[in-house]
Parts: sequence; structure tokens; C-alpha cells
Amino acid sequence: MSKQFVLASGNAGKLREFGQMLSSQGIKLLPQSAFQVSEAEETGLTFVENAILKARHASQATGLPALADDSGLEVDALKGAPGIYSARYAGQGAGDEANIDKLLTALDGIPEAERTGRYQCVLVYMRHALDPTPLICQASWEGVVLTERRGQGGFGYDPIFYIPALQASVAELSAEQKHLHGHRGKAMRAFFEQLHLLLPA
Ligand SMILES: O=c1nc[nH]c2c1ncn2[C@H]1C[C@H](O)[C@@H](COP(=O)(O)OP(=O)(O)OP(=O)(O)O)O1
Ligand SMILES: [Mg+2]
Repeated sequence: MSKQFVLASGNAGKLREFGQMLSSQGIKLLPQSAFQVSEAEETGLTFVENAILKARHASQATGLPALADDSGLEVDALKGAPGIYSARYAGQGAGDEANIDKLLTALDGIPEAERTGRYQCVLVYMRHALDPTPLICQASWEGVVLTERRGQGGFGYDPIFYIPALQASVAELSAEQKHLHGHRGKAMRAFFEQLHLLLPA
């Protein structure tokens, strides 16, 4: 069985993190841009539905197994928003900085104790486009939304997402720390365990 598969994401920050996490695994993960795969429409109402749509789309287009990541930030004071809409919170194509500004405005005046939330990451691996039993791994990471940006690393909401246990915003963590503690790293480790059962060396 093949250990080569396509990563169904167009997000440069995610692609960088997957590359770092995979470097030790002996798995060749090709970004969907290498095959000119178009962006899938994320019409689902859950992370898992959107991850399946993305993985299926990339697998269909390439004929390869595909791994997709659908992720986002849930804020308790906003009843879980932006959630599955995190990437398009400030509008389709508006980008990370506009999304952060919109979230800071939405939480204006809300005290620290009520600014809790979590990153969610759902990974879906499909062996082929019609795979009826996709492999699904999910993890989350608890934190607090800051009132202003801190740190230069990471991507997305990282400058305003603070991890009390580490006393740092995610943008202030090293890549290694983020992988160790973060939602994507946790989901990836669960994925590798299952993949190794599926694809014995
Ligand atoms: O570790 C993270 N650190 C900061 N922000 C993050 C993280 N993980 C997800 N996020 C945010 C970015 C984006 O606003 C949304 C993901 O949206 P999501 O649709 O899954 O990804 P995307 O559209 O950027 O790329 P793609 O769908 O091609 O994988 O959540
Ligand atoms: Mg997306």
C-alpha cells in the first residue's frame, strides 16, 4: 500500500505545520497545489463534514489517498463562533488580520474570565474518493482570547489566542511547542497511530 498521499489544504500555515510534523514519519505528503486541485466548497455544518468534503475533492482530483484538516476557533461568549466559519469570519478571502480584528471587536468589553474558547482540529483521511469509512481524528486546545495581538509566530488566530498553562500566546510559542501541545499536533499523533495500524511498514 502507498504511503504517498495528498494534503487537501490551501492554507500555507497548515502546510508548514504538516511538513514539520511529517519530516520524522517517512511519509510523503504532497500539497494539493502540486496537482492544481481547486479549493473545495465547504458547505458542511460541522468540521467533520467539511474535512470529508475537502479530502474527497482532493482524492477525486488526484486519484490518491487524501488527508484534510478542518479547524477553527470556538469562543464561548460567542456561542461557539466563529467555529466552522473561522476562515471566512470577516468575509470570504478577507484573511487572518481582518478575522482577528472582527473577533477583537465582537469581544470588546468582555472580561478575561469570559473570553474562554478552544481551537478544534478534525483530520479526515480517505483512501479513495468513495471511501465509505474515512479515518477521523479530532483534538482541541483550550485557551483565552486576548484583547490585543502578542507574538510573531504561527498563523490564523495565533497572536490573540493565549494558553494560560504556558503563559504565552500561540504566536509566542516555538513550532515544536505548538506541535506538542496544540490541537493539530494531538490530532496528527492520533492519526499516525491509526495509519500505522492500517499501513503496516
Ligand atoms: O493552529 C491554528 N492557529 C491559528 N488559527 C487556526 C489554527 N488552526 C485553524 N485556525 C483558523 C485559521 C482559519 O481561520 C480557520 C481554518 O479554516 P479551514 O477552512 O480549516 O482552513 P483554510 O480555509 O484556511 O484552509 P483549507 O480549508 O484549504 O485547509 O481556523
Ligand atoms: Mg477552508
